[in-house]
Amino acid sequence: MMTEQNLFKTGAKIIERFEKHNYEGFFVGGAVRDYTLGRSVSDVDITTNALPDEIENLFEKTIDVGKEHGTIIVLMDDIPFEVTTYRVEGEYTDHRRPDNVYFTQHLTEDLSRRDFTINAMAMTQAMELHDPHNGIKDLNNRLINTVGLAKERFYEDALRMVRAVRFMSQLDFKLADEAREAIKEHAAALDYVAVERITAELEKLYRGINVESAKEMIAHTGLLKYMPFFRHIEAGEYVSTKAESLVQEIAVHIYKDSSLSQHLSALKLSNKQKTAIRESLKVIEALEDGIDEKLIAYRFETGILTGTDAIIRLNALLGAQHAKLLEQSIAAKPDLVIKNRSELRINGNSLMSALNARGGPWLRDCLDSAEEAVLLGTVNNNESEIINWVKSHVKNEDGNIVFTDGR
Ligand SMILES: Nc1ccn([C@@H]2O[C@H](COP(=O)(O)OP(=O)(O)OP(=O)(O)O)[C@@H](O)[C@H]2O)c(=O)n1
Repeated sequence: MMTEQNLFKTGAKIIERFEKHNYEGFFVGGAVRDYTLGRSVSDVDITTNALPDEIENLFEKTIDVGKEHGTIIVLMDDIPFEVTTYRVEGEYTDHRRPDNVYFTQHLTEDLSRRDFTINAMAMTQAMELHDPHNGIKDLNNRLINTVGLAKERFYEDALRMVRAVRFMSQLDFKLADEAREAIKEHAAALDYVAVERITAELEKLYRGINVESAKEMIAHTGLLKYMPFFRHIEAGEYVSTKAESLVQEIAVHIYKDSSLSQHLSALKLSNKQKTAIRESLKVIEALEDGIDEKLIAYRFETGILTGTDAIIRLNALLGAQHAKLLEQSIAAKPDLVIKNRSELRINGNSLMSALNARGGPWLRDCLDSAEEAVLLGTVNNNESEIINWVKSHVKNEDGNIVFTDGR
């Protein structure tokens, strides 16, 4: 595994190469913040005065991920580093390069257009800090403070208002008063931000260590009214729930008010996330219906079961017997007789030939019943025993199967 020290050491090779060719380069952004805080670092970003084409020429392995925004991935010892040419937002600039991106010659200018002081520190390859906006002071005070005027930083990119609350949750920091007031005033600007960017920040927010404080700030500043999906939830209701992931948060609210599901598409979630929400709600339904623990264990993945368990416990949903059933379902998972349909010792063809019957809707019902019987231990997972079991529960009338006894 790549240690952090190695990550910075490898990144330093990129900076050394820049310096050898009379450019400069610095570590920047979240990596410097997290390193200084003693948090684990998984990505190291570098900023430079070299232009994208020059970066491409200097390194053997590069990937153009957004040259028009000044960003190139440089692979050093097979580790990817995001290398970005110093840039500034807006019209104030020295150099205007492709499209609407403005590049500057100066590190300080680049840093002064970053969102928060704690994200606006740079570090040399020798790990010396360059901190023109006193990010260290705010790190020590555990404060999220914008670089310069909050309203200007939020005007440049309204997503930063969501990033502010994301960092509150992720780092367990307080939000500076000025930033809070600016969010109250400019929350509506969130309407112009791409939903995917908001969702990505919310995901990080819900994985943080102080989700509660971030949610309170979202409700307090009125950001809630401009958030996809969540804008349909009343502030008091929004802060009353607890969740350890975005998916859990959404599932709780839909459980409490099913009409909210019509707004789900507004969040542009991945299919995986949408499935997880649907499945969690199905688990709750199965618990309410008192379905057998083995069947619940079989039908849902462990991650869905444990996620639902968290939702139920954190929000005191359902009764004690339901929580117990879920606990038993999770415990039952490793000992199930079969893990999926393919482990069942019969299939459609073997059933048709054993019963001398044509295919039809009965077949699926028959397989479902047999699968359940095997799972519940009513019948062993053995071809002839299953066939005998099926035969004893159906009548074959000229190739038309009739169930005499369902599940
Ligand atoms: N709207 C934004 C997004 C990013 N940044 C700057 O770009 C850096 C990298 O952004 P990103 O990778 O999105 O977040 P990180 O701060 O690196 O946080 P994390 O790695 O925890 O996601 C930030 O630190 C900040 O300096 C910014 O000024 N404004």
